[in-house]
Amino acid sequence: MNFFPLMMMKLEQVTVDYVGDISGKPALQEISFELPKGSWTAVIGDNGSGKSTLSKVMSGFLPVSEGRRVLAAGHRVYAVLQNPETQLLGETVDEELQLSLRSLTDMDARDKEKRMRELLNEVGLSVPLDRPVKHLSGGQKQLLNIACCLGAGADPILFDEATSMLDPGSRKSVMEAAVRLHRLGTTIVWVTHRMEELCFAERILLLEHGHVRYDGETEAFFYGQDQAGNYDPGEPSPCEQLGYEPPYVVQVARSLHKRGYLLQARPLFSAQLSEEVKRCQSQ
Ligand SMILES: Nc1ncnc2c1ncn2[C@@H]1O[C@H](COP(=O)(O)OP(=O)(O)OP(=O)(O)O)[C@@H](O)[C@H]1O
Repeated sequence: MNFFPLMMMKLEQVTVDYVGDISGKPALQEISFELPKGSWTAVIGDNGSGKSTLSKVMSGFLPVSEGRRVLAAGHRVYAVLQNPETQLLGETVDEELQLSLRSLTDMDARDKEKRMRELLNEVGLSVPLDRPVKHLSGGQKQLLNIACCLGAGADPILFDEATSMLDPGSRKSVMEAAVRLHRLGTTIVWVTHRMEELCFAERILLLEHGHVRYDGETEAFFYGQDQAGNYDPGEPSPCEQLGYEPPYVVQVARSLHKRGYLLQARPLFSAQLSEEVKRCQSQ
């Protein structure tokens, strides 16, 4: 089988050992996984588990000590980082977007302006093109970063704690923009500490002391099932076994399951839970 029509990235037995790390243990130890094109993978782990190191390896910023990282030909990883300030170079929104469109040398100025407005629209950022970047809020700067990724045709995009400095409203806007990009087929890697953000991912990679401790589907992470595919709500889920608190929606659903209600439902979002409750009431 040809690997790369389907896969965006592959890590094979990747180990990273920082020179001068006093812990004496590698930051990443023999990590292997593949990222399918168009997938959404979330990476979680406690402080010091190796998330930032993994992000840097995936972005190509950090060489590996052992193993290898392979990226599909013709792609490069774009990152949206925690602090949007560190990524913006232009004085105005227009300048920033122009930078992302610089490869479109055949496009005339009017079409470029139209494209820039489309990009802002696609990420839900309604500001004029001549707005100075320094007058944008943190959330708006993050949306501008995402619009630039979109303009540059970025795939994959790695969001490294991209919402951690934002208020709830801005966090929601950034999530919505990422969801739109994913629907357009972009491969997303989402590094976070926030459990509710994991629900947008199809797959969870959980790091512990530089190892992958969990690699599986999001629903299975929060709800769990045995080898035969059977579900016992009395059994702790992988999320609970690994000492993480599930999002509130999952907690509510699990407690209903334990009382014998909605046993087939596996909601991850409040809208899904309320749909399931409505369905149950109408039966
Ligand atoms: N530049 C460095 N030099 C030496 N050791 C480092 C360096 N960067 C990270 N480490 C070590 O590598 C390990 C993993 O760190 P990393 O920053 O990747 O974890 P993390 O999961 O991102 O943590 P956090 O959630 O606190 O950001 C830690 O033991 C850390 O001390």
